[in-house]
Amino acid sequence: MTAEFSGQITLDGPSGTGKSSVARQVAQQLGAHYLDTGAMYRAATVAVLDAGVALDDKVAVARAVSAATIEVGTDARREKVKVDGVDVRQRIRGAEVTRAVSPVSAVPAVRRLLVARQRELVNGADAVVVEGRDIGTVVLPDATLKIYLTASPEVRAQRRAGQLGVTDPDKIAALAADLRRRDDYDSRRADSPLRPAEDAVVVDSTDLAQEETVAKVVALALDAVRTGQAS
Ligand SMILES: Nc1ncnc2c1ncn2[C@@H]1O[C@H](COP(=O)(O)OP(=O)(O)OP(=O)(O)O)[C@@H](O)[C@H]1O
Ligand SMILES: Nc1ccn([C@@H]2O[C@H](COP(=O)(O)O)[C@@H](O)[C@H]2O)c(=O)n1
Repeated sequence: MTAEFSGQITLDGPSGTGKSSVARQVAQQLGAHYLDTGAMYRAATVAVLDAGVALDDKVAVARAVSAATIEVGTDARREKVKVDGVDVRQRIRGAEVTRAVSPVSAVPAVRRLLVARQRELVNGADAVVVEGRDIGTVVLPDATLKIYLTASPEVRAQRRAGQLGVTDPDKIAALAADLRRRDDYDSRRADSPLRPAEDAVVVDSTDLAQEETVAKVVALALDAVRTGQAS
């Protein structure tokens, strides 16, 4: 563990580029807190699905999210995601939630609620790594270091397949289509679309092993602190 880092690191990028895996490891190496904001939008989606409201009814969607108690931890070594006291760590990664999460997260009132929670969760921390889609652009615009993580669509689909143990080419093609669909939705929404912050460092992990990606981000973070650079 390195204790030299203090500040905020944001990690944004399209689906399946390795944000969660990389952000968690970077946080562990730097002794920092870690916040997975995608898990918060997924937990909000659980609340919406359980309330049984139509995904295109923005008022009802926002009401369902606001009525739920969503708890997400910031310990990089222990994942905590609860909705109304129930552990939903597994459920939020399932197909039902993954299909519904982009429409839910495009609702401005939902974003207002969760962005406020995200800032509350990280603003007291000495060192924190936060990953998502709009962290560098909206949630923490004054972060110490902003990373925008990319990888080719083919590599991302292969990695997701590896994560899920999928080998059937048709199923891999379906995973690729799902990544594309989510990226399109997240990039085209009016409120806080997925895009790199102007001052983000773009890291393309297509040809990097995960440990190399982590090492690159850690080096950039230590460099940002040494040079006193506020991005
Ligand atoms: N060079 C690399 N950099 C990052 N992740 C990699 C790399 N090589 C392989 N992976 C793997 O890619 C998979 C996808 O990573 P992860 O789930 O962290 O992505 P993500 O961007 O958080 O996805 P999503 O936005 O859909 O939640 C993981 O199994 C991870 O271990
Ligand atoms: N800052 C964020 C983070 C996530 N989203 C939405 O949640 C979906 C799930 O995110 P994962 O990182 O867990 O895959 C994502 O597709 C976005 O719709 C967001 O809007 N803003």
